[in-house]
Amino acid sequence: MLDLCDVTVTFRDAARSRFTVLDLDHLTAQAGALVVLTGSSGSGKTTLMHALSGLLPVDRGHIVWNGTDIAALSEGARDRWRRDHVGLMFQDFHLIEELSPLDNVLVPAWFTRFRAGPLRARAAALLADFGVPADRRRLSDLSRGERQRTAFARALLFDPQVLLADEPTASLDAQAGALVIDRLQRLARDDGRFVLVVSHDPAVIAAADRVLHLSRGHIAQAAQAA
Ligand SMILES: Nc1ncnc2c1ncn2[C@@H]1O[C@H](COP(=O)(O)OP(=O)(O)OP(=O)(O)O)[C@@H](O)[C@H]1O
Repeated sequence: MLDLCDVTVTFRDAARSRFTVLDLDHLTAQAGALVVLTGSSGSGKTTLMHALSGLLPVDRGHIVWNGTDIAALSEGARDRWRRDHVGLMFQDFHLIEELSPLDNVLVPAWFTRFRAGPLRARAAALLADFGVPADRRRLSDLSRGERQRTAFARALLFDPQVLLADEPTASLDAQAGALVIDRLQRLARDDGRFVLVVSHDPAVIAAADRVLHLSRGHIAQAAQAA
């Protein structure tokens, strides 16, 4: 499903010189498995996730999802592709503090032809499934862990084929973390979704079907989890 080839991503430093953050030869991955990406801080995990989602343009290379090379698309076409195929859960959530939890989950509908009304029941069901109190007036009334689960619910609003999640259990206690891990596994194994998760959490790594290790922008190992 994912076929990545010769991908390089560079950024500019303060002196405007380019430095390389990702330099990947080849990576393939299939839907139906929980894939976990690990690596030390600064190794490029979030950058890779953003490149895979089409949020970040690559300097060169191919990122082919089911035959569509998103690296070859214009920015607008990449945005449309992401809207139609990807649920993205950011490390720092990117939620809107002034909106209710329910309205936060419905934010992706703003950018589609779907009206929020018919989606409200799904949004409420997702929040209930994740144990988030949907009746709070504003997101700022929620705990950090509840916000994290709100971000997960939002990523699932359109039942995406591809779920990319950056540290989805980082703010959760063991019980809430276990719930999120269970949902990630079910999405991959039962629903056949492509699920890629950046995580350092030993419980997430133990639950993985496949673990990728990123080191200084290279995939250093690609091992099956036990
Ligand atoms: N927009 C940017 N401009 C310049 N440098 C950047 C930019 N985004 C990321 N970097 C740098 O790229 C490197 C990789 O960053 P990235 O966020 O992908 O790492 P990470 O593995 O996700 O780290 P962490 O585990 O700490 O979240 C870091 O050295 C970071 O400073």
